[in-house]
Amino acid sequence: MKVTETFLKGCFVIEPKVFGDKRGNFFEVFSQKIFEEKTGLKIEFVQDNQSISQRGVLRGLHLQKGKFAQAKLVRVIKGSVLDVAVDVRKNSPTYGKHFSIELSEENNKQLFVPRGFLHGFSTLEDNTIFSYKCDNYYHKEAEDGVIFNDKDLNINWKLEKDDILLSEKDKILPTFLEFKKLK
Ligand SMILES: Cc1cn([C@H]2C[C@H](O)[C@@H](COP(=O)(O)OP(=O)(O)O[C@H]3O[C@@H](C)C(=O)[C@@H](O)[C@H]3O)O2)c(=O)[nH]c1=O
Repeated sequence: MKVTETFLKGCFVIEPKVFGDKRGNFFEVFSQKIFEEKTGLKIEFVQDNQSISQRGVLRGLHLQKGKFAQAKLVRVIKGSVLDVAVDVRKNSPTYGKHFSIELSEENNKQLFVPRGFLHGFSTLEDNTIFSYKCDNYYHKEAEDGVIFNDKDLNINWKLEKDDILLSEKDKILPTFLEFKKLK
């Protein structure tokens, strides 16, 4: 398992070692021991989530506030996404900066998104299965976010504008400026 820290401190790309043979392949999706050794973090995941999305679906940018904050370990089981993590940790030298990476059933890459980050993804293929572990439980009242096309964040979601499909909730998320003011 290869673990590489991104330019955003505490945000890691994880590439499992895949063992292929004539039957197919095998890999460890998650090992607490290796994760802790290679990241230096102590994380206890308590909830596993899965979603299916059609091409063009964009989920995000989301976080849970305060004591309900969640770190997430995200991956794609089928299809592909462009996954995006935005650093909104107070006093972080990379505040407002984002990291994006393609996660797919082919590359098996995972992204570890720490607490204090906005997270979202755009779906690049139909019937994409997205799966993630969280280190804190879902808490509806703590949900917050930023609109995906915020001009200050300036994220390239690798989708045509007309292809993007959002939830009603995600259509009315605040701008990054508004989000910052509310803090
Ligand atoms: C996230 C979540 C949703 N739900 C419910 C609420 C709602 O009725 C339905 C769909 O929820 P949403 O529209 O919020 O799902 P979605 O837009 O996929 O939300 C997710 O987006 C990605 C980008 C993330 O980072 C996640 O943390 C989460 O916020 O599922 C749960 O029961 N538990 C959960 O943990």
